[in-house]
Amino acid sequence: MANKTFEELFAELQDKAANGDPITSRTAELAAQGVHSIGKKIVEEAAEVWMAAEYEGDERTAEEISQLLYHLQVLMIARGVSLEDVYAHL
Ligand SMILES: N=c1c2ncn([C@@H]3O[C@H](COP(=O)(O)OP(=O)(O)OP(=O)(O)O)[C@@H](O)[C@H]3O)c2ncn1[C@@H]1O[C@H](COP(=O)(O)O)[C@@H](O)[C@H]1O
Repeated sequence: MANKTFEELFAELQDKAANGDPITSRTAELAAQGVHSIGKKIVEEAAEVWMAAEYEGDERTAEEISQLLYHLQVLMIARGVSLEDVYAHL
């Protein structure tokens, strides 16, 4: 059972990036740091997805994928890329 959909998370993160407190919101903190820092987190999370998929179980793989998707959404918001912009290429 999903806690929230991809679209619901994106809407929540847009609000956090715009209005959240960097002290209490990881999203607001990352948004304040900018694309360079978020990009490095994406590379780190992508590597963790790969390692989990190759050497760990399904649960760990799914968890790492969720973290990668989260950071991709934060990067999209930092760059002003919408869900529709991405869906247009799927
Ligand atoms: N889904 C996520 C989510 N996934 C991953 N993360 C962040 O990504 C980190 C995982 O990366 P790492 O494994 O590298 O953990 P870490 O070592 O603690 O991270 P670093 O200090 O190295 O950056 C977590 O500790 C979180 O900080 C997330 N942070 C927030 N959310 C959701 O985003 C929404 C807004 O959250 P806030 O902005 O924090 O209010 C809420 O619904 C949250 O559940």
